[in-house]
This record gives sequence, C-alpha cells and structure tokens, in this order.
Amino acid sequence: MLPRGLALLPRSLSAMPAPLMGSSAHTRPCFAVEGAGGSELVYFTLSRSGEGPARDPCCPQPSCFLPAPGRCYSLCVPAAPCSVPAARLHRRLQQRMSGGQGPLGRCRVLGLLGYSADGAQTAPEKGFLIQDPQGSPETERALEELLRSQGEPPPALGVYEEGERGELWQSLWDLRRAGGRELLRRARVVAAEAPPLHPAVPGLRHVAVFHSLEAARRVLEQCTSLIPEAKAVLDLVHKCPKHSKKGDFPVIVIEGLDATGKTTVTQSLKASLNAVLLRSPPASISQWRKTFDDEPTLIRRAFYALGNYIVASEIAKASTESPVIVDRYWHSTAAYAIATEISGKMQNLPSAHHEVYHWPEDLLKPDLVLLLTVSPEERIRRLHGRGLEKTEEETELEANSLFRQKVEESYKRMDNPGCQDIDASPAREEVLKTVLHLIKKHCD
Ligand SMILES: Nc1ncnc2c1ncn2[C@@H]1O[C@H](COP(=O)(O)OP(=O)(O)OP(=O)(O)O)[C@@H](O)[C@H]1O
Ligand SMILES: Nc1ccn([C@@H]2O[C@H](COP(=O)(O)O)[C@@H](O)[C@H]2O)c(=O)n1
Repeated sequence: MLPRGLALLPRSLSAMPAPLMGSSAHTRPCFAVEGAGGSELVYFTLSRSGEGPARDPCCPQPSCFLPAPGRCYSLCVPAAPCSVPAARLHRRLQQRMSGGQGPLGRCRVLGLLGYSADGAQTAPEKGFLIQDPQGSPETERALEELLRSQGEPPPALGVYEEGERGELWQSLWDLRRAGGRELLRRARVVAAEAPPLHPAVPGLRHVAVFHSLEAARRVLEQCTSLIPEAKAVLDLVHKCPKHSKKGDFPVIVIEGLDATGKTTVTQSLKASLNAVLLRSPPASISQWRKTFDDEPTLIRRAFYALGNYIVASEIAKASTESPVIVDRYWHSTAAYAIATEISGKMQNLPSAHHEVYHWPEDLLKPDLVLLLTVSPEERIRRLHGRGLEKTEEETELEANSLFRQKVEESYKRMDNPGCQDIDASPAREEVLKTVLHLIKKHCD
C-alpha cells in the first residue's frame, strides 16, 4: 500500500450536499489539478458511495497524487466571491510553501481549482496540491502548523489513501486551532470529465478582468485598512471626471509583450505627430506598482484596471488639443490577466468573441490599437540587449513560452476595438513607417 497523502479542501465545497457519483451533476464539487500532466489539467470529483471501477484508466491514478514512496497534500482556500482576505490567504500560503524553507521547501506544489460542475458563473476556489517526494511526517506537521497559524478557522484538511483495489480515497479533516482534528467525511476520488470551459473562465470577470470602474473600485475599497496605497489610488480615481470623453484628436494605443518596441515606437510617434505621450499605469500611481504587483491577482488587476480609468481622464483632456499616443491600456490589463488565470494549453483560453474580450462600456475608447509582435527569439534578444533587471513576470514570460503565446493570443481576440497586428521585427525606422502609414489610413 502506498503512503497516504493529505488534502486541504475548501470548506464551502466540502459542505456541499452529498457529493456525487450517481447523483445529479448539478451538485457535484469538482477539482482541477494544474501542471500535473504538463499543460493538461487533471480533473477529479468525489464519490461518497465509493462506487467506481478499480484502476479505471480514466481515473486519476494514485500515482498522480501519491508519488511513491512520498506523500501528497493539497489545499484550497475557502472563498467568498471577490474576497480580499481569501485572496491574500491564498497568496500567503503560496509564498510560505514556495519559500524553499523546511520540509515544505522540498515539495512539489501544483495549483488546485475547486469548482462546481453546474457551470455556475463564479470564480473557482484556489488551492494547492503538494507532493512530498520523501513522505516525511514533518511535512504533514509543517502543513498543519502553517494552516493553524493563518487565523480562524483553519481550512479543512483532506487525506488521500490508496484502497485495497488500487483506488484512491480522500478523508476530509477539520483542523482544530488548539490541536487535534475531526473526520468530516471520506469519499472516493474519481475522474471527472473536463468541463466545456476551463474552470477559471466563468469567474474571470469577477476576479481578474474588471469591466467597470465600480467593480475594480470595490476591490480596492476592501484593501484600504490593509494597504495604505489603496486609499491613495482611490483618492485619485475619485478626483477623475465620472465619464471621460475623447476630444477631436486621434487617440492611438500601442500594445505588445515586453521588449517588442513599444517605448521606441511611442517616443518616435510623439515626435512625428507632435502628440502627447501617455502610459498606463500613469505616472501618478506608478510608484505603487511594486506594492500591488506583490499582491494577489484580485488586488493587482484591480489596481491596473483603475490605472486605466485615471489615464482615460488624461486622454480626454489631452485629446482636445493634440493627438494622443498611449503606451499600454486596457488590452494589456486584460490580456495579462486572462493568460495568468487560464492555466494549461492554449485551447483553454475563452474562445474568440467571449465577453471577457469586450471593451468596458464605461472606459474611454481609443481610435486605434496597434499590437507590436516580434518572434520569441527576437524579443529575447531585445530583452537581453536592454540588460535591465527583469520583473518576475518578464522572467515568467521568458521561461514559459506557452504563457507568452496566451498573452499574445488574448490580445488578438480583443473586440471593439480589436488590436491591429504589426510585425515589429524590422529596423526601427521601418516599423515607424508602417505604424505612421496605418495611423494615416485610419484617421484620414
Ligand atoms: N525595431 C527594432 N529593432 C531592433 N531593436 C529594437 C527595435 N525596437 C526596439 N528595439 C530595442 O529593443 C529593446 C526593447 O525595446 P522597447 O524598450 O522599446 O520595448 P518595450 O515594448 O517598450 O518594452 P517594455 O514593455 O518592457 O518597456 C530596446 O533595447 C530597444 O532599443
Ligand atoms: N495597462 C497595463 C499596463 C501594465 N500591466 C501589467 O504590467 C506588466 C507590464 O508592464 P511594463 O511596465 O513591463 O510594460 C504586465 O505584466 C501587466 O501585468 C497591466 O496589467 N495593465
């Protein structure tokens, strides 16, 4: 018998009525493990009756959870929709587990998404699957200690064990803050069909891609007592006119991955067109970027979303007097958010025309959006040539070409206004000529 593993599962999902096999699919809590099988997600659900074939090739094999002779642990954070405390708890746990210290430091930590199979338009609960290749009891102790230290009540803890017929079971334990634990339920782990949409898609608009100023503002309002900078951002937003309207001069946005030449092109355009050059996030909040980049997705994306509304008020003013060039705007905020949230392969992205790609109705629309693209090799050559310190996300982009492709593809799926693709590989003068030609064609 393989050693057992532990799973920490979301309280709200664990509290759902009788899960599962043989019952209506509408009440079934499901889970997706990210990164277990390369770019494929592994989907599973729970059967209390224990029904299901032994060692069905479709079922997640115990080896997916229990790396012999090791142990496997997993956890999800109980979450109210758009809850800042839950998002911060998830981030804290992630940092502690990937900190490389103690027994947790040698574990493999995979993403775990808990979702309901009824296709509810809610964000999944986020967690982790933690595989300890050495199966050391200290890992279990360290995890319990970590969870108990995170406030009241600690997330429930599930334990995986292999049954006599090679099937996989999960026991869910309630961790007591003072020590000890109580068994909440035992259920069999069985394969679940991949849902028609990646589990994160239904909740994208609530937790990562904000389609109104109000939605983003609500998030930062929850943060004011935790992050002083949130109050400062909100104060600036408050000073902006409610509905920024574009002036008579053209507004052109330049988008693209890092090091595709946006700064080079926007500066040249500024000189050639005698234009005002703006960027998102604007200078007034960019000193707080590091603070928000260190926060979980929910808060980070709300910060960038509000930055776009502040830039919109600057665009409105400037476009009454001259052409305006904008270095990054809403498309960047949305494309990076989508690519970060949608794990796995390219096909997991929401399909073209999905509402997540629609422009927010209350945000000033530019006249033209140009997307600079270069080959991955050229982009990396430019990144290295520039020799600047890389941000965490740039490092991720370089290491993870799938992520880079997802950002670029998300840009290309943006709707009304869409992004017009420009090959930015040629020499600087050549690229500028192409861009000027397109602007002229569009604005004449
Ligand atoms: N057409 C070009 N040919 C060769 N090198 C270029 C070209 N355009 C820009 N570069 C160089 O590539 C590097 C990245 O360009 P730039 O800083 O303009 O990109 P960026 O998109 O603004 O990057 P980031 O978003 O990271 O600020 C710079 O060193 C720049 O001089
Ligand atoms: N409008 C924007 C601009 C930027 N972001 C985020 O910042 C990162 C890129 O910024 P650079 O300064 O390197 O150009 C990118 O990773 C985005 O996550 C944004 O969300 N919205």
